Amino acid sequence: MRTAYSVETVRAAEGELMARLPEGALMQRAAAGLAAACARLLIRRRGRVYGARIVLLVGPGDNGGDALYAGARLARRGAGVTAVPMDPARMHAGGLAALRAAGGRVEEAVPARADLVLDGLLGIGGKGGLRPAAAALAERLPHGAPVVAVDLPSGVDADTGEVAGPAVTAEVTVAFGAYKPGLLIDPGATLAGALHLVDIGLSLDAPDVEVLQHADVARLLPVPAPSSDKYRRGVVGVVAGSAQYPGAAVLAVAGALRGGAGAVRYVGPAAAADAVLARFPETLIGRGRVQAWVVGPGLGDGRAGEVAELLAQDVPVLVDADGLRGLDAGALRDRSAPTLLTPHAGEAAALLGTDRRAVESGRLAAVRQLAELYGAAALLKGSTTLVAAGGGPVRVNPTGTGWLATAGSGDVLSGLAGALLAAGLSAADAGAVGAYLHGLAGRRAASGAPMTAQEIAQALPEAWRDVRRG
Ligand SMILES: NC(=O)C1=CN([C@@H]2O[C@H](COP(=O)(O)OP(=O)(O)OC[C@H]3O[C@@H](n4cnc5c(N)ncnc54)[C@H](O)[C@@H]3O)[C@@H](O)[C@H]2O)[C@@H](O)CC1
Ligand SMILES: Nc1ncnc2c1ncn2[C@@H]1O[C@H](COP(=O)(O)OP(=O)(O)O)[C@@H](O)[C@H]1O
Ligand SMILES: [K+]
Repeated sequence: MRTAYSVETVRAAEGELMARLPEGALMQRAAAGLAAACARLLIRRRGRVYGARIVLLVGPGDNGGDALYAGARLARRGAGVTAVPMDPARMHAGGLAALRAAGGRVEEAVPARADLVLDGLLGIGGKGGLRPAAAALAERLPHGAPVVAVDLPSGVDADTGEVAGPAVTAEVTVAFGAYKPGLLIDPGATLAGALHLVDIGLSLDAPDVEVLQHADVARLLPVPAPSSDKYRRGVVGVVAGSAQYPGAAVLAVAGALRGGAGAVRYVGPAAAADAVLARFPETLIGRGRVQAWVVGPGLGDGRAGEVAELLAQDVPVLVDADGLRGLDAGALRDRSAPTLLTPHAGEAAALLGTDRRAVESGRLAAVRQLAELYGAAALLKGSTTLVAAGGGPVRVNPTGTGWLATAGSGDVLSGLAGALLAAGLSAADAGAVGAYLHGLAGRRAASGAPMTAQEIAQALPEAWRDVRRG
């Protein structure tokens, strides 16, 4: 499990630790870890640190200070280090003195050639996108030189991953004390590249954000026991599709069958049921007992009554797509069985009474609000799918790929996550594990070329195997 902490939490932990340590000790720990990571990268690329040309982009705050002290350490190992300040009048004084003492230089223009660039423009004190002076430096990086971001790629919002203007794209980000949410959530996550954590001795409690990895997902997968029967494995009921959208029923059932349920029961119009049976003869048709319902994909208009009826039952329910229209927040909050809502940004905006742009620009806040307002687990689909529940850490899915943005892909996810609910996972776990497997299957199915939603479902068994192999 990878975890991340908000700027407020990190600053509080830093404050506590700094009060007990000599001045500057934390920055020295950070700079030592940063210099070691840079040295490893240089050795991998060119065999040694000695003789490497290193450019430091230096902002006005402590982020620039880290870069300067790390630059000094690398200069002492024989690298040629040039610092380029965002504002020559505002540079960390101690860091600058250390760099100069180690033989480093300061120049106003970014050198044309380098073996490595350290982005020390802005860290957790950065607000908004890069302002013009910083953007001008970031836009003139030496061609082909790898960029190591100091704590955070400059221009990325540490708490949300939002990028409000120009920003640095890093090959590696060396984070101090803790990952920040913006390193794990797109677009920030993509700009951050590979992540490396330097322990500076912070003590931190519950994270704000967490990311599951193979081992975490493997522990949650509902693998049948020797004594299992199909009812114990879980029966998932799918209420999806309509005369107009029969395909949604087929895709949701496909996801559910691959989701580890013992059986899938389909409830819907005859035309859709025929389409489901033609593809999946193992499907049970018509109402009956289930361990979880999936309701919504391709339902069409005017079905809110049916959705409310399912929500009145004391079984777990996943609500997606058309099922999300006109939900009664009070009724949802009163439910005692788990509920999982799986909107995309547009549906989330309608549920929150805001517009899509507001959701897109503040995805972390939006998913938390959804969970709170509806008293449910909320899975917000998109380039990094987020899952929130009960005020706990927000789960960020790391397996997504843009290839998943294909019609019907969400229908497969709802069937899959519904089957996990039926197998007994909590709503938050079903959402997070579902999104994880869905992303892996999408990568498997696409492997660099377009694929269809049906192929995502077909690749789910391979995704399970990948996860179980570790
Ligand atoms: N606080 C600590 O104990 C430690 C902090 N460390 C480093 O300190 C960093 C935070 O340092 P600071 O709080 O000084 O903040 P930063 O160095 O991130 O930046 C703050 C400065 O940048 C300017 N600025 C903000 N947004 C800008 C924008 N969009 N364009 C241009 N300029 C902008 C502000 O005016 C301010 O002067 C961390 O990210 C980390 O690198 C590490 O040394 C470890 C210890
Ligand atoms: N850029 C992207 N990167 C990764 N995953 C994406 C991206 N865009 C969409 N997705 C995923 O694709 C699926 C689309 O679902 P949805 O929006 O419900 O579409 P549909 O209704 O056509 O099935 C979701 O799982 C979503 O998270
Ligand atoms: K930075």
